[in-house]
Amino acid sequence: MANAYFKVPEPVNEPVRGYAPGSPERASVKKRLEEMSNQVYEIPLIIGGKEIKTGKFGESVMPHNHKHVLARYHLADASHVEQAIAASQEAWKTWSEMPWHERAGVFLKAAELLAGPWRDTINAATMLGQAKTIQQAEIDAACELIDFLRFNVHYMTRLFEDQPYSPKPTWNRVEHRALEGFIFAVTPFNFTAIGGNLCCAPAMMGNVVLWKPSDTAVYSNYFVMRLLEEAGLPPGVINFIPGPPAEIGAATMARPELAGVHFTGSTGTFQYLWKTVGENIEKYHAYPRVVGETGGKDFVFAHESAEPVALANALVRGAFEYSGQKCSAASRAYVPTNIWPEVKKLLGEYLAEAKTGDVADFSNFTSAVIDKRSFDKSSAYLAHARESSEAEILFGGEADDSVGYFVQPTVIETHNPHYKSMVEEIFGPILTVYPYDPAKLDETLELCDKTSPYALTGAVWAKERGTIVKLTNALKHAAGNFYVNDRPTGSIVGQQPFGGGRASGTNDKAGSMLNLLKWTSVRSIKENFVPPKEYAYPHMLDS
Ligand SMILES: NC(=O)c1ccc[n+]([C@@H]2O[C@H](COP(=O)([O-])OP(=O)(O)OC[C@H]3O[C@@H](n4cnc5c(N)ncnc54)[C@H](O)[C@@H]3O)[C@@H](O)[C@H]2O)c1
Ligand SMILES: N[C@@H](CCC=O)C(=O)O
Repeated sequence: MANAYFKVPEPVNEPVRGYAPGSPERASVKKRLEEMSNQVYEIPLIIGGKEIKTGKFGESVMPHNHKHVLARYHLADASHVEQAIAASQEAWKTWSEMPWHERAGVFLKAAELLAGPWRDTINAATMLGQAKTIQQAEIDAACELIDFLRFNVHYMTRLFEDQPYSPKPTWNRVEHRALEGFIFAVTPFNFTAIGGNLCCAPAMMGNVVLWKPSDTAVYSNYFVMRLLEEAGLPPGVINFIPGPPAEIGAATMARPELAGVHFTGSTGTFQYLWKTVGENIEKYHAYPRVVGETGGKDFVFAHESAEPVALANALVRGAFEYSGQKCSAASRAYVPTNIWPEVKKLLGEYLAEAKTGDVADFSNFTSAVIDKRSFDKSSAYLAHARESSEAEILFGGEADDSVGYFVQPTVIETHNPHYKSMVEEIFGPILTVYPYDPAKLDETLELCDKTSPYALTGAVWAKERGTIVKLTNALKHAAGNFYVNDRPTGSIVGQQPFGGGRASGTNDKAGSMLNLLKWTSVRSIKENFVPPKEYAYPHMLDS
């Protein structure tokens, strides 16, 4: 084994490519989109590095053209969970003992492969399978996943560097051990990067993982799995088991080797997973770590001094990029009546230009929502607003699933701050605005704080510093990611560690040391160079 105190490369954020007309990156990704659109992949389970074909299939389709099948994926059942646990425990023996810098090398290599030869494939898969525009795929599947890999390797070394004080004649040390057992990574549809990170963060720390991807992201997540293999990930460290969520979840969480759950998705699912762990608590070899980042009802709160043009821009980007399917998306806004007419006019102008359609047409601003369930959910909110005397649809309001699951970016105005779409998470392209009297600032701030059980992201808009301080303090616990004069979306690894409180999750901040701490069990070691030879203490001596 090498004897050296290794340093990892200083991480920097992966630059976001522009894909402007005529650029080489645009031509290259368009070619890959075409190739992948013309192929139907067969996706196996990957357990212990082996492809497993079960003969029971799910389908990955294009949300923006739902008759177009991209892949047929084999479905795991409870017996494959057993196989995956056995494979992971075999891999644990060598992986958890492998020098940290060798493990780091796998993830640093994966980052470079993704930045280079794999970029088009994983971007194209995310565009086709999750209906992301090139901009949204690039910031997620390429840049954010690369950043998670590079920055987490760096944070891991900073954790290791933190060592205790050693008075003479002792030497105190702490070492970071992998958790005994396996981590269950349960991942959402909306960010390819989150799928990769929920597996890679624990694996980097020496753990082994069972990865249950979302049904609607199996396609891109499979290519991430292949990328990790290409980067040299040993068999069994991460096991890829798409399948019926309830069956896979129940079989996995019943096992004594469950060492942790790393989850991102809805609040309801997380609460179910947590309850199940609680019910099984006496079965486990150790207390499982439970980390979950969940839903939100993210707000934009404008003061009367807010600048209308920048605010309207932030509302369009913050609410409607990726059709509002970011957990961070602005879905309720509090806008004072002195600037609301101007902001409303601008919203109307921007939304009249912003097009919704196929991801292969790069002039589109956004595309379809992920599936029929999501389409129906957004449609129900639109129908409610159409019929309610408390709501008025200002822009958008149409939905059509004849080709793809298209829901137009929609702005609803309400004068009831507790109107349904001001309170509930929709996870679609619907923004509800509550215009308020600027003389009622304090009570409107309280409304904003108390209206929903969530606390994920929020943005305040104001000019004068004293006002910014007031808004920031009033909404202290209303968001784990808080923005001043910016939109509430678009956090960047290494810049704004991400996560929320209250019903939005355990706030363990993805892409930070705080998250990595969950995936390690620290051993304190005290060594005494000169142990005492006299058992008696001074107070016991004769005077
Ligand atoms: N806070 C964050 O960082 C963050 C990030 C992204 C998404 N989200 C949230 O995720 C949600 C959207 O994602 P989604 O629709 O994929 O969420 P979801 O809860 O429907 O699914 C998430 C994952 O849980 C799995 N799952 C569902 N039921 C299960 C069960 N009984 N047992 C085991 N696994 C089960 C799904 O198959 C999927 O893999 C939104 O609520 C959004 O706010 C939060
Ligand atoms: N980190 C992303 C949101 C991830 C959840 O969907 C953002 O800040 O927009």
